[in-house]
Amino acid sequence: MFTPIELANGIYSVGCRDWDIRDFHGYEIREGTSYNAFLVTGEQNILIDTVKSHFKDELLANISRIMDPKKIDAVISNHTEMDHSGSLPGIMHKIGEDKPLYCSKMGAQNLKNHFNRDYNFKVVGSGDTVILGNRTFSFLETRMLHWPDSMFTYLPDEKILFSSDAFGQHYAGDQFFDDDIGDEIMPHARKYYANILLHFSPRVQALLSDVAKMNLDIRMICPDHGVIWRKDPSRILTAYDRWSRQEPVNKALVIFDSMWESTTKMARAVTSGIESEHVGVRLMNTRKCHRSDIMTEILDAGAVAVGSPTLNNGIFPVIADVLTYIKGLRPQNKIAAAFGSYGWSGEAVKIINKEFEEMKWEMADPGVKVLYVPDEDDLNRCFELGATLAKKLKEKLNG
Ligand SMILES: Cc1cc2nc3c(=O)[nH]c(=O)nc-3n(C[C@H](O)[C@H](O)[C@H](O)COP(=O)(O)O)c2cc1C
Repeated sequence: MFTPIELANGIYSVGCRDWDIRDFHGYEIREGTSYNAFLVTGEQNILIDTVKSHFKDELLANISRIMDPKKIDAVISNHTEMDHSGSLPGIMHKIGEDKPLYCSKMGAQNLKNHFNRDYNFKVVGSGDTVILGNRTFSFLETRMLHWPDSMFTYLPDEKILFSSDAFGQHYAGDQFFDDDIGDEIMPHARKYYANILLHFSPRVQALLSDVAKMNLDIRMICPDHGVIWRKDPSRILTAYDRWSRQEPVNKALVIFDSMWESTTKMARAVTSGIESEHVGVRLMNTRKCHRSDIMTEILDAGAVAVGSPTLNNGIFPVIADVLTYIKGLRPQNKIAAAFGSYGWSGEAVKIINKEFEEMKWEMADPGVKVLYVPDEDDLNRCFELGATLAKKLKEKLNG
């Protein structure tokens, strides 16, 4: 339970922390997460977003510490995903199902599709402003950031942006604000961007430019997960600008798996080759590193080598898992190379190269295949593969 926290005069964070969650639709979380919901009190009392369904009673308990939940006059739903809407039916039941429910046009459709109920939807779109009691609420649709229904709610008088899933982090520590936690929050925000928003990077760029054009004065950003950005909201805006540009840095990843260690030996040789060119490198064994951590490192890596043994005329299943996940998030501007050991048919390198092509990654080399256990010459070829990858990255970075 959050003790409700007053963020500004009469505006409270009333959501919940989920300490136990470790897997968030395939994204590994190490420290839980929070489902943030916000109560704006005044002449009218407005709830912005809710929480996962099984935290409904905690949300109600938090609201009850401030006021009787039945006194909520309207709800704003910035996002339909169940971690923010799961408690909505329970909340609407409690406060009265005829109370206004503000959401985007797609939000109304998606809420119907989730809960099969026709609430008193008040559809709002970008630029709309609604005055509820003594407070003004403005809306900005953020379609596909990261669902079709997503929108932001902005309080112009208080200069607070309620940003739904954007600018969030899966973090449920003992801190509530960016200035309490300091730099430690940035890796969480980076992992969140890489795993939830990366494939919408062009839209993030467009959104940031819209926000700049609107000249919004943002004093505080309240995302639906993690800490509130109150000291320096521009910090997360700047980071989103950088991440969404997908500009590569002088860094490579070697991602691999192996049954009998031949591909492991190759991976180590590729890594040494990359290092020999003074490019920073991380060796990531897919059996030890979670796909969401690999994805986080891919965010800014300029070069990626992928290695897999051939198994049953295909690639190793864990490598297929990681490549499927990476492909869905559409990282761009990568130079790539494949390698792997095989016994007879040896399809793995060809299959990985096809994945690179589909992701529009530039191939540094056709790749290296080794029959069974690599000998010294084979390992030298792997070393050269790594060196070639690193050289091509440096050429690209140096223009
Ligand atoms: C269950 C199994 C299935 C395999 N299927 C193939 C195959 O279809 N084609 C092939 O070329 N090699 C196949 N191999 C051979 C491996 O690719 C070969 O042993 C390789 O050296 C393993 O590399 P690793 O040591 O990195 O695991 C198979 C090996 C195993 C254990």
